[in-house]
Amino acid sequence: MTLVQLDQVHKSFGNVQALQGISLRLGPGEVLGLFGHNGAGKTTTMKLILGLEQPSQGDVSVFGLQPSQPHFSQQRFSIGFLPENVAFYPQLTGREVLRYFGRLKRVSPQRCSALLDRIGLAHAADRKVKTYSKGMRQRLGLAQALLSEPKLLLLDEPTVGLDPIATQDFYSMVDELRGQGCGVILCSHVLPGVEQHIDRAAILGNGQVRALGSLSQLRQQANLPMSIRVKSTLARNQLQQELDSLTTLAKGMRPINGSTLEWESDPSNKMQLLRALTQNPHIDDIEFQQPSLEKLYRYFVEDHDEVTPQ
Ligand SMILES: Nc1ncnc2c1ncn2[C@@H]1O[C@H](COP(=O)(O)OP(=O)(O)OP(=O)(O)O)[C@@H](O)[C@H]1O
Repeated sequence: MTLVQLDQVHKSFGNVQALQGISLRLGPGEVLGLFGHNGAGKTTTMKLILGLEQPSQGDVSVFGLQPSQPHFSQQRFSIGFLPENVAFYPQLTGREVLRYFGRLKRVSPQRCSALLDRIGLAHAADRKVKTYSKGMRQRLGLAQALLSEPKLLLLDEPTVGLDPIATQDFYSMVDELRGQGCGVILCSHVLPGVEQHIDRAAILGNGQVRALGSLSQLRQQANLPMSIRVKSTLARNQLQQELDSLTTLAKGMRPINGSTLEWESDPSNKMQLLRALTQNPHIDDIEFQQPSLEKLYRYFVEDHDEVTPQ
């Protein structure tokens, strides 16, 4: 079953070609990370999925229907959306805000209270929203998105304004929803920490999909080197000499601090390097790092093609 399908979608606003032939698919219980520079087309993609905009060309299908058509209104109850800059009536309390949206989504006041508890706002539920911190407003936004137990959840920059613990809690909630079969599209500029919570990443650049796949598929496609860090009690010069023989396997040796050196190597050399390094009695620790999502993003969007920031 497919929740969302975009086939060769183009979207223009006057002379601006916001999307130029993008194709994407999302299934139940899947989290798709949608990444791209400012103006890449992420919000436009979300708006097309929500039916707030119509494609200039191509097909958008959500739950098998066109979301911009009037007969889609019933399906809207199964979609949760957290917009980028979430804003609420400042004079209302958190509970009042949620009950207001709850009535629109035909959700009981009991579910609103349960959600306030779940997102950690029960203690502030009867305070006016104008007294909330940015993170608290963001949590309320998330509660609003979860009101109708969505089958499809669209999150635009959901962790902006959240502290590290709130960010972790947020991602645990996304993991939980995924486990319950909810499909999630997550747009973010904050890449660290996202990797382990997404199944696939779509990297947009100038309205086109530059890369799409699981992180291991993107790593294979980019073929970027992995990094190897070696820690030793030896002085840096001595350690460099000891490891000189490995230069056929790893390149660009550079010191990280007094006791640690780092190189880059083709991922296929990993086991050979590991065997050689573990035989050296002066080495205390070895760390291999696959190219991070940020490095992949840079490769596909910045290094690999010219992108005009907007
Ligand atoms: N209603 C509109 N009218 C005219 N141009 C628009 C409109 N909406 C979006 N655009 C343009 O379409 C392009 C894509 O915008 P979009 O908001 O989708 O980007 P984004 O990837 O979400 O960016 P950001 O990360 O900055 O939020 C931009 O050039 C933007 O200026």
